[in-house]
Amino acid sequence: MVWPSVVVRYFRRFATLGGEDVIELSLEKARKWFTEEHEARLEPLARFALGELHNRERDAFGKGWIDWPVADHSALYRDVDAIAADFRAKSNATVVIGIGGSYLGAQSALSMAKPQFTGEGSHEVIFAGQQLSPTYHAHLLQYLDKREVTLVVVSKSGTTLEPSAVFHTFREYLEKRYGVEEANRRICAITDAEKGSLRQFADERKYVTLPIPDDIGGRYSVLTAVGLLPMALAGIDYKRVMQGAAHMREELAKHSPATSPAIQYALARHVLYQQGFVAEALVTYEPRVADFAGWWQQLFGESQGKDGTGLFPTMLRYTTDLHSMGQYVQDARKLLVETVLDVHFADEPDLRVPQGLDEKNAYLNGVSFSRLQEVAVESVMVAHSEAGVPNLLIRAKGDAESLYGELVYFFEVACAVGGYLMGTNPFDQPGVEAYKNEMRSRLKA
Ligand SMILES: O=P(O)(O)OC[C@H]1O[C@](O)(CO)[C@@H](O)[C@@H]1O
Repeated sequence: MVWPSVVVRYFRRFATLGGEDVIELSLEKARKWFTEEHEARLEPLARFALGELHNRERDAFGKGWIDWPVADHSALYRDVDAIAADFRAKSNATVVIGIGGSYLGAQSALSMAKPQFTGEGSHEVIFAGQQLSPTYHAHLLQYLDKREVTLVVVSKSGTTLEPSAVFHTFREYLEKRYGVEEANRRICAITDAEKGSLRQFADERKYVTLPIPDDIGGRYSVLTAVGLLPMALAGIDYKRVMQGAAHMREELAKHSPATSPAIQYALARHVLYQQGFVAEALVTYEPRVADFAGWWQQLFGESQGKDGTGLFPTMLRYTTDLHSMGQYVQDARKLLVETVLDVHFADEPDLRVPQGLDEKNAYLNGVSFSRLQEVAVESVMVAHSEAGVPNLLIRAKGDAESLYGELVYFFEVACAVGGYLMGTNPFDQPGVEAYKNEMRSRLKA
């Protein structure tokens, strides 16, 4: 395969894990818009933004995630393992209730960090409270009658409407089904260590609890108990995920802004936004990675969409969406930047199209699916970029669990630095309050 030349390359060898993980960024198909001259001119700004990230005097309330992967978490791991073992023994389905950062990270980890369709393990992890659908939740409750159930409620504030409404509904279901005392033993609350109404409620009921650190906001919290307990329940080796994040932290620390793929990605998006592009689609080709784009969307949307500025983060699942949105991307007004997140897992199996196809399909005879994917990535990038859609490419290859942690940390750094490039605080989200206040006042009226 002729791979686009790698302009910024991050490479790491997992000596201890015996594997090899690679994450590389190619800017080639965006070079028309984000030039070497931009890179050179904006180098001082990138340096400043990176400095702001590590300036602990500034926005300290949101920066707990930076050193989190290398802190000692033995006590947390012990608690996570004990709760996961207990819940797996007591039940064959755990409902995890949460929304936003209390949901998207866990969902993306469960999709990406383990293979699909294995049929292994009988323990289901089912998400709820990530919307208000009566149909979804009523059908789920009916389904739970056939399962042994435990519940995890995740809310940092403890007052978010969706998880509160759903948690108390499902709690009541558990209490009726198992009695209050047994129900209390089947519920875990992941919330603030000290404050908030969920913390108070959980302490009164003597639920097992896990803390969400004060200085880690919801969208940066997937590597805390928020993501780790669902991962453990689903049988994911979350310690490898954490090792991946720790190694990415270590690797990025070795780079200057000019060679760091995370900073170059942040800078490229910044320059493209300034040139009038208004939206960025994270393009995935691997179904296991599609939910990761949902986590990425909240990360960038809440961190950078403020003060009347910021690229609108959206997602495209190729090749599926090429058959619905490909026309728009190719031909419509040029608003969009595509960032292709091309992920390959170390244990990736391959398939071949059989021989002997009819004349019109003969060019597919014996071709491997990996080759088809590869050609799709290359061809779409060429067609779209030549039509005026800048294409950034992040290619990642490696062990699914460690790669998940690496990618989380990579994008968290890029996002926070991108916020500082724009002069915004990447750790607050004042804009989410307006509709909430409106809802509350209508419901209280
Ligand atoms: O964990 P909580 O407090 O329920 O918040 C859930 C999500 O809601 C938001 O506060 C937005 O409304 C997000 O920032 C957060 O991830």
